[in-house]
Amino acid sequence: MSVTIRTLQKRKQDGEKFSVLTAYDACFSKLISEAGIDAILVGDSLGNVIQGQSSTVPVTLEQMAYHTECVARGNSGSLIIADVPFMGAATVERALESSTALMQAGANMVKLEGSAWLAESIELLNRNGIPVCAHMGLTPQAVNALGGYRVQGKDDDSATEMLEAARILEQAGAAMLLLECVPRELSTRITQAVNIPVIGIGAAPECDGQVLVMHDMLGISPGKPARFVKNFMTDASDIPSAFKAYHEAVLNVSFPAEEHCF
Ligand SMILES: Nc1nc(=O)c2c([nH]1)NC[C@@H]1CN(c3ccc(C(=O)N[C@@H](CCC(=O)O)C(=O)O)cc3)CN21
Ligand SMILES: CC(C)C(=O)C(=O)O
Ligand SMILES: [Mg+2]
Repeated sequence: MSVTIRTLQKRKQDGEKFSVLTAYDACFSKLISEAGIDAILVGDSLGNVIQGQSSTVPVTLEQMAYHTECVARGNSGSLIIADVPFMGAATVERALESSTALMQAGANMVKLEGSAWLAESIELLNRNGIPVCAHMGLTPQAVNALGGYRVQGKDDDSATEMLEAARILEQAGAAMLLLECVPRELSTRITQAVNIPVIGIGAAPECDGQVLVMHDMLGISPGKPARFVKNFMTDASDIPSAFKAYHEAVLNVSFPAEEHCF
């Protein structure tokens, strides 16, 4: 049985969690979907882990479409979400163009980084049959504007603004939200405030789903891992077992723990 947006919506209603991992090629896509991971994110983090870039800014739409095709060929039943890359949603027209390319490459949903200002694009995409996940909090494509990879929504004003943006995007027809590096308490409030599924990374165990970059949870990313990363390879005998352990940990809410949150 394939996972659809309705599957994840129902999980939220039933108080059940769901798991998401990134993949960029057919081989890992197959292993991840066979391990029972609910959704695969073709993340623009491929800039970091595949291309060796120091940010996601250089990643192009053509590259995202290529990796989405590869992932779609290997997938067996997980929901495929593809990242719209840097500037791909700068205008409504561009958002439509980028999302068309990713859906035609095999995505089931697109993810756009931004905030309340995405409402117009989301409405139009939704009207044309493209479900959208809105990525809020730390939006890595804006690393140069944010002045680094930092937790977002720490003060009262920015927290209120993020909660309000979540409501606006749900109203505009967003199918899902993703919160990255958002304090646990605010993440919990947002998850409870909306009826659409909320995915967390560096957010809260109270979110409806969790995502990690595959290379991070296998412990093979270069450099110091971010606070929200757990290496699932240390207690696993092989890669498929690490994927299954992650899936179980997300579903039984043992991951993320306090030490992975802000
Ligand atoms: N391998 C990889 N994993 C990722 O999770 C990831 C990428 N690449 N590339 C794109 C973005 C960049 N991301 C990042 C990168 C660094 C931090 C980081 O170092 N965060 C600090 C928070 C500091 C604070 O307290 O404000 C941390 O300590 O975790 C967070 C997200 C998430 N994404
Ligand atoms: C870190 C996740 C949420 C992402 O956007 C990516 O992998 O590109
Ligand atoms: Mg991304």
